[in-house]
Amino acid sequence: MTGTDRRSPAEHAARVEALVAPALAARPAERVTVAALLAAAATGATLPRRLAADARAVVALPGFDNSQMDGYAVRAADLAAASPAAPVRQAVGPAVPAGVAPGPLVPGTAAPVMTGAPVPPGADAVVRIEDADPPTFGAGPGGGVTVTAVAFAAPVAPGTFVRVAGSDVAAGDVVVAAGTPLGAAQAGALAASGVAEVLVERPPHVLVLSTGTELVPAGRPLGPAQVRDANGAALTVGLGQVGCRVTARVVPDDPAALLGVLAEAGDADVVLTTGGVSAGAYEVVRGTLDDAWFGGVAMQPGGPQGLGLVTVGDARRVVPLVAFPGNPVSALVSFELFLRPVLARATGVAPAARPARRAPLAEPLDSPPALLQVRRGRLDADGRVRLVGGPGSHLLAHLAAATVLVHVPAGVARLEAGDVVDIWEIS
Ligand SMILES: Nc1nc2c(c(=O)[nH]1)N[C@H]1C(S)=C(S)[C@@H](COP(=O)(O)OP(=O)(O)OC[C@H]3O[C@@H](n4cnc5c(N)ncnc54)[C@H](O)[C@@H]3O)O[C@H]1N2
Ligand code: MOO
Repeated sequence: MTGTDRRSPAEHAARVEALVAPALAARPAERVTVAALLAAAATGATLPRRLAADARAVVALPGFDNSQMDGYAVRAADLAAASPAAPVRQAVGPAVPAGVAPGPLVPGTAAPVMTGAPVPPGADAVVRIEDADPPTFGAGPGGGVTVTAVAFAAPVAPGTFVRVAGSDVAAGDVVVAAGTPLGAAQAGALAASGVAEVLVERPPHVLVLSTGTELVPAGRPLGPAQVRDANGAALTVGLGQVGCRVTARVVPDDPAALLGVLAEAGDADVVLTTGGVSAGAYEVVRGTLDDAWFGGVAMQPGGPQGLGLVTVGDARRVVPLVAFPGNPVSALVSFELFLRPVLARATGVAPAARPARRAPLAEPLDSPPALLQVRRGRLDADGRVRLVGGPGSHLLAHLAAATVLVHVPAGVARLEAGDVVDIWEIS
């Protein structure tokens, strides 16, 4: 494969997006109870869901006219003539603590009303306790109301300190709109407005197939020449962080085994394979799923890639196939560049783009000039980028110690210390 017949990374990213995004957009929504969402959140899980349909308030917020302040509920008309020289004196009516439904206000009286308590029918304004004479309810905080008469030295405008029923949302109106990610405020608004069930976007289900006869799943003993499956673990976490459900399997380099796993994966939205795409004699992905495109992308690591459609399950659904190279750093860098953005956009759980900036290198580097090279690094306290390990795509522990991906564009053969590079923050 020469430099000229490779796709650019940007073109491959666009092709992955064009294939995967419509497939994810077509996935059905699911109905869940708000109680189930809260139970999941209480275990420490995030709520990686966007609403698939508007949620409408069952009860208005506020549900009734209530007081914004601790004070007296009054009829504004009763205080129209009040002034410091001629205060209006009123008898104190029954107190209204929060949680109590009051009777109507007797004209010419003032009802002590606490913040959040219903404004009695007939009252149309609240005077703060600080603005009344006396400026206390008598017995002190927690002691109830002992004053029996109160004077007001100023008029009050109708509506003052009254929080009107439905002023946040009316019953039947949209309380959380379709497409909104469910976070703390949304959960509170759903609970307060009496919404018991919502229609949410279903997390994309990604079937991750780590191919390679040498691979051993976690927990099994390691024989000679065998390798533990790193890609299944890495991609399970990476996909989970962008709101996907993952089924991860290790598959030997055996076409029948690969086709068997696909046949059992009827509800996968995307199939993501690692390994088996380069030039060897046992390339199970490339050899078996040969309707897909397999070729080179002008980058290192992550050069060999595959993309196409694959049939899954008995129902013979056709879903996108994204095939990454097997080297663990190649697989994860491929995920960052090609798949993570489209999945993050589809779920809304995380920003599609990693935080990017430019920073000077702390040391020189060499790069294959025909390729985008993605090196691993750390941002030093002095703001310079120090490389972590070499360019080898097997250096997974070095990637685990890195905090940034360093992008060295095609056309660059060498950079010196102090040269400025684009970096993506990955932790
Ligand atoms: N003659 C050529 N050989 C290779 C080329 C090439 O162009 N010509 N490309 C190289 C590049 S670049 C890469 S990247 C790899 C990609 O190969 P495959 O995708 O076919 O991957 P495998 O051969 O199956 O594995 C490569 C390497 O990674 C290890 N591996 C695979 N899966 C896992 C896993 N789940 N966990 C941990 N380690 C894994 C595997 O054991 C191999 O060491 O091809 C180069 N060769
Ligand atoms: O392109 Mo491979 O991914 O360098 O190791």
